[in-house]
Amino acid sequence: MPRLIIGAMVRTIGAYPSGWRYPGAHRDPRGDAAVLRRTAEVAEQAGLDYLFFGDWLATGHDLEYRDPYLVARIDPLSAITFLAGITRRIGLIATANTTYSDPYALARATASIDVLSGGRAGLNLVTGAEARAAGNFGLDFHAANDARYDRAVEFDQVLRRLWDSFEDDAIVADAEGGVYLDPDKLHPTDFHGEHLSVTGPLNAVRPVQGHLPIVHAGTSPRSLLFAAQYADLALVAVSGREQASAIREDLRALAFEAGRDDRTLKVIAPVLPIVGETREHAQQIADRLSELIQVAEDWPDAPPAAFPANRSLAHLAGVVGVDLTGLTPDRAITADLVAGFTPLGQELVEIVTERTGRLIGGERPPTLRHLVAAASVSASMVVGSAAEIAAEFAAWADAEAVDGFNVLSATQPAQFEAFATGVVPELRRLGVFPEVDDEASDAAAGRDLTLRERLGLARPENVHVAARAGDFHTGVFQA
Ligand SMILES: Cc1cc2nc3c(=O)[nH]c(=O)nc-3n(C[C@H](O)[C@H](O)[C@H](O)COP(=O)(O)O)c2cc1C
Repeated sequence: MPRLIIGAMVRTIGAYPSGWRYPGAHRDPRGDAAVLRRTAEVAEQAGLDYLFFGDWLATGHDLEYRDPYLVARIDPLSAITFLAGITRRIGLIATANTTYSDPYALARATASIDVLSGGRAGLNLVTGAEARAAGNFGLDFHAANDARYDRAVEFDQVLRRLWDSFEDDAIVADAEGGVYLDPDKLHPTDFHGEHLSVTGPLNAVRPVQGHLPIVHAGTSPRSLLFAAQYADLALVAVSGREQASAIREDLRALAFEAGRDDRTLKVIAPVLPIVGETREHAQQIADRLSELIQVAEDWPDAPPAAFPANRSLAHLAGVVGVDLTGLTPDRAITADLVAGFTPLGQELVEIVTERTGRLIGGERPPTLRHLVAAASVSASMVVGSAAEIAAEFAAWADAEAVDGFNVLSATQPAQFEAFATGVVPELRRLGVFPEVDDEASDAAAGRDLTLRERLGLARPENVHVAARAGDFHTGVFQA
């Protein structure tokens, strides 16, 4: 069975919308340093491949209910810089937004972090879905999908070109001879495209990994094409195994069409496991998380204006096709009520039963709040014991549905630690994840592996070296 790539998608206050309310959970971002430190320690001990940090370039009261982690969080480059100094082996991936970032500044920061971390940095390039970001970067509007991706394509090219400014041996540092730099091995960037123009060269040495591994996350057709053409890891949103298989096949076909070895594109799915000592225990945790979800009808008058529309009984009524007027969120669901539900509504009831163990007509029947929670939390969840969750991951690996998972934790630190110390050993037992010492270090070279090496990706050759070898033409780059 192929080896899974397993990374943690770090959300310091938890990835489930009500995770921060869970007893004992970390909830104040002013204390993030301690949680990041602890997460990194546990992740490194477990041998995870990387820690992944998403990003969001604006904030507002509405996010409190939609996704509280977006309200205020550590900047991802700062997070991985901090972690580079206190970890040794684990990969560190930060998200950057190509619509608003400056490529020179980003190439410089990321090349620096790659050097500081010994080749463990990675970069998730996204084009952004938050329109308010425009105002924060001096722009009048958030560009449309096509324009964002046109800029993203240039961004990827210019980043690589900047990282190739110095050939690997450009700094001679010959103290005796008094020669510091071989000027023939320092190259201008000279990128002049429609969206970006950079002269270069970059004032940072070439990253240890040559180019940082590039992740791309998105959902639109342009996003899939971008991932297929330029990314090493495609982070996709999937609702289940079959959809993942289909997307992976599509992405690999697109990569092949783009002239790539399609095996170099790894498809990664986000997943939110709820880990318990037994399945019943995991269901109790999922149940409590659902009960901590606020819905619009919890406010006696009206919810805050920023409250998301889909977190309400009114919205649920549309999904299940039954008038819920006058019912309270904690009203138990009865067989009579469900009889009138749409197939989608009935499916929601089944999802709630699977996640929480609550049965209609049982001692603790599901409530309308459980249904709102299931309908409004889009993350793909697996609820069970460590062995059950590992078996589910292995089934995905066996079906070649994904190359790996970005694991979200509902609460920090408890659910992350339950995954790292419980599920990861089970994945090893099933043979889908390597032993720490087998993959984390290169004994022959006497050093730890770079993130690229861990992910099974080759180190890209410098474009200027390739040109000298006659592989292809270089010179002034016109996008
Ligand atoms: C699993 C996943 C995680 C993502 N994480 C982020 C993120 O942290 N920050 C961000 O700006 N965009 C993120 N995105 C991408 C945005 O959703 C994307 O930029 C936006 O949807 C616009 O691109 P699209 O229309 O091509 O999907 C993520 C996408 C997926 C599928």
